[in-house]
Amino acid sequence: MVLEYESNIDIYLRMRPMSSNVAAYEVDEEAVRVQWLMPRQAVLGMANHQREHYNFSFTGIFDVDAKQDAVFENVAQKVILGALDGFNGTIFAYGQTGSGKTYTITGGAEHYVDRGIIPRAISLIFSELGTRSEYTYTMHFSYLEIYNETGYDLLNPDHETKELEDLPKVILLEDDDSKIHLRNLSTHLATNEEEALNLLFLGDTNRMISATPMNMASSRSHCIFTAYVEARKAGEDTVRRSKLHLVDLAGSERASKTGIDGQILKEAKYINLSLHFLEQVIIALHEKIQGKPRSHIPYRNSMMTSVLRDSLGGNCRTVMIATVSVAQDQLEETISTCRFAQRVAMVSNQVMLNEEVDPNFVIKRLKQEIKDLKMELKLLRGEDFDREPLTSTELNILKNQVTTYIQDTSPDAYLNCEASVLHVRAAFQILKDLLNESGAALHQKPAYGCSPTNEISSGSGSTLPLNETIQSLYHQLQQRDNEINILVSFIRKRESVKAKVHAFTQVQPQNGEGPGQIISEGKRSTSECATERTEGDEDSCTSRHLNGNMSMKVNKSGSDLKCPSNFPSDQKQAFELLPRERTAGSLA
Ligand SMILES: Nc1ncnc2c1ncn2[C@@H]1O[C@H](COP(=O)(O)OP(=O)(O)OP(=O)(O)O)[C@@H](O)[C@H]1O
Repeated sequence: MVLEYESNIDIYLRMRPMSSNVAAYEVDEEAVRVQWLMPRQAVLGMANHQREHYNFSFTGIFDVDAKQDAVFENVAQKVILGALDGFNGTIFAYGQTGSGKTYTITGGAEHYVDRGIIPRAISLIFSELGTRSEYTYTMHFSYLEIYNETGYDLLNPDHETKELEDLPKVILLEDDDSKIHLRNLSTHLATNEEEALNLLFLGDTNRMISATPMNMASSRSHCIFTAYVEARKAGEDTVRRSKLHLVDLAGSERASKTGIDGQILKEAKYINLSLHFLEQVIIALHEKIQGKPRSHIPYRNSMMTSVLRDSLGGNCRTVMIATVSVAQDQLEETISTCRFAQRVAMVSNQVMLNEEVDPNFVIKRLKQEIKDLKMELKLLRGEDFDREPLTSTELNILKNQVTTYIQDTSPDAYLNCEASVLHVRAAFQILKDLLNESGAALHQKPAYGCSPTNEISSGSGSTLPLNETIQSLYHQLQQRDNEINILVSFIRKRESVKAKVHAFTQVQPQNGEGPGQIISEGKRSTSECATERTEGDEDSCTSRHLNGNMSMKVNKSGSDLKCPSNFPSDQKQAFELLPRERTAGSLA
């Protein structure tokens, strides 16, 4: 695995379908380029000398008919898997109000197939964790909303009962290493997909929404859903900690266009201001890459750029989805979004594996080692032998320790008890009692005399290796199967033979001979004998050995029957019916 690499921010374009008033545009799939046609007369009442064609390149383009699963697989999957490997990841949607940011990041509410990147990411994370058994993963989630430059915890349980102003504000703190910490933003452990989805739904319910003239269900806040991944390999002191930010930014359109005032105008100003600061950060990073002397990147100007500091020019694999409308009257905003994306694409990040030695694990391990060594020393000095038997309290503690040990399925499970001979003996006794209680009695020989050494008792009392015994049982099973087949088909055939016998009795003996004879040949046992009907020969039936050529034939012309001399008595009886029935002149 590459531990560190440079990566520009990938930019994807997603177009929201419109039923009418669609702008003229062309997508060049090979060059991954879009061309927008802006007719000159589009700028109302003004003579203009604007260009008519606007071309923009992207990492990938999703035209109006692109489905959610395609967007997820192409844009999000690699970032999410990277986060599980220990690399930070950010996916953010940027675009004007109503262009499909929330649809892309969270998804549509009506159909399951419409679910967006966050619920799909949760599914992928937990299904992937099931396949990564060498690591122990711990997943926490948080959901931050930035509204009017103030942060709110969307997973705060007081959201339902309190006004927004009364909720604790999320506060930014910066440490000496310029790392950002968020006070009052809760993180929640989720051990499975359902728990994580419940957190998402809770956050979405709490999300601040307010209607604007432009979009009745518009959200004018930035929302950041974050997954905190912690991965630890059994027996190692290192830990990988990475973050995955899934970001739904507020609408990027200019306030003047939306025709809003009052509170909503205030919101729009804040939104525009924070998106303006986002642009400033991008421009500063761009200039830095071009070698222009610029020491300061203005992250601190807004809460959103502070929180996403690592995602923009830092240690993170970042992907931007520029969402645009294809409506003719939105073309200006669409082109503005595409322009912004081009600048973002120039930003280069330094992606690193976030692995570090965890001092807590080292301390824990060293403490345990000291404890074990002390116990060993005690045992070697013989200090253990002259002590009193374990008290009932000690036994209870030990029982709890053994139970905890049994229930801990992690590869690090450790029986944390005192290492004395008395404790070890008592621990084994407790283990035995627990097994007996649960009905898994070790001392009983299970079916087929299976012993813990992988040997199976044969009927004669001697033991066979497991493989041989399985082979032998399999062979026996096959033999029984064959015998059953023979018997079933014999029963069927008997009915058929009766019919044939009946036909035979209808044929007059020729040259004064008696009825048909039974001719014997070959030697086979019942179990080897199989019966089959000869296709397409209505008047004949053949009973033959699996390996031999014994046959019995009844036909109108020859009217003879053949069977082996040792043909088992019950089968032979069927053929013996023949003279008797003939004599009697009737068939049963
Ligand atoms: N690709 C798409 N396919 C089908 N419907 C879409 C698509 N994109 C968006 N929509 C629909 O368009 C409407 C607006 O989308 P959405 O709410 O995601 O916009 P937005 O950019 O998040 O807006 P805001 O900035 O107000 O949050 C929704 O009804 C959504 O279902």
